Amino acid sequence: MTTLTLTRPDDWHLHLRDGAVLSAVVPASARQMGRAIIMPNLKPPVTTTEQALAYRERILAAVPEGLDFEPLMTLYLTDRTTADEIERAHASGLVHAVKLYPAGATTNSDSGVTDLAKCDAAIAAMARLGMPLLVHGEVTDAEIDIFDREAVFIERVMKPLLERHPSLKVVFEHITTADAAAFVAEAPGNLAATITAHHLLFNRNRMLVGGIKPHYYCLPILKRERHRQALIEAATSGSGKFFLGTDSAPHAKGDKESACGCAGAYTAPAALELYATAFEAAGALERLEGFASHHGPDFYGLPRNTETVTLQRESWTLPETLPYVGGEVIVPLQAGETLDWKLKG
Ligand SMILES: NC(=O)N[C@@H](CC(=O)O)C(=O)O
Ligand SMILES: [Zn+2]
Ligand SMILES: [Zn+2]
Repeated sequence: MTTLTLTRPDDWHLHLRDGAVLSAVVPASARQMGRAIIMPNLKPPVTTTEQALAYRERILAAVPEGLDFEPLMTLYLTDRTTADEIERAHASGLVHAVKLYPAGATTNSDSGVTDLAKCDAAIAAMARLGMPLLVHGEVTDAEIDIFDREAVFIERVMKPLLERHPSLKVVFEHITTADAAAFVAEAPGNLAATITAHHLLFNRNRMLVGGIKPHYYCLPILKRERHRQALIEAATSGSGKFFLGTDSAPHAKGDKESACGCAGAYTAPAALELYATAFEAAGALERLEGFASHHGPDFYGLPRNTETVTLQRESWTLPETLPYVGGEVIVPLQAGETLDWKLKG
């Protein structure tokens, strides 16, 4: 196979940051994706509909001329989010989901939820309105090993949440374990999951063998090979419960290559190429379109895109760095390495 044409994909989990960073990173996603669910973990976080709509305008202003890219906005759930705010968000027609960050679990999650019981009214409103709750699924308990935090989250938080709100639509974001893949596959249709390209391509050896590679450090952290294989199985299964979410998370080179490096992999510039590589290695390229372009909109109740994109079999090398802000640069995942697929146009 030398070309692969598919319905234009969407990215159901994307970080674009704000301010001057937008013009550095929005074009990369707009070139590949039709729409993207925009993560609200800014400083300060996007907690109101008004903030989400203003942020949306700033993103749209950074979309290059001639490209059609629709940011699907989200709110950042806090202990103080009200049912009224959820109603306002839903009524806007532009805010499509609400994000749960357990306080302290990941980048910019300090204002996150300390106890889900405090959000009960907001979550009940979401269940009533059919608005999905997007979940960073890791516990923050200092006693729990970082490699076990997702599996423990299923027992301690995800199961009780779904029992209390059985009709709530939930997306288990960026799943990284066989435990999460199995839990989602066996759950009713209101639970789905996004999977990143990097968790499909790499296990933790890639980050830790032969020297520590900070650009592979993200949260949830890369796991052992058995888990990567379970994710591949889920993504290529054809199940509508699994869909594309890059979790592309830009941080300046200096913030990654540091004694205390930030979590996040910048994958947006070659997102589709990275997914194609993973699907081809699994002998499942024909399943890429469902995962990348159909399952996400179907779950969110949005129309599928009508345009197409074409991947071409062509060797090319990812740049070592890309321009970021204020003279800084950013390192894309797999910088300086050769990929076998390239998006045309
Ligand atoms: N995935 C990451 O490692 N980082 C994300 C936050 C997140 O999605 O958890 C970021 O905002 O940098
Ligand atoms: Zn996260
Ligand atoms: Zn993320």
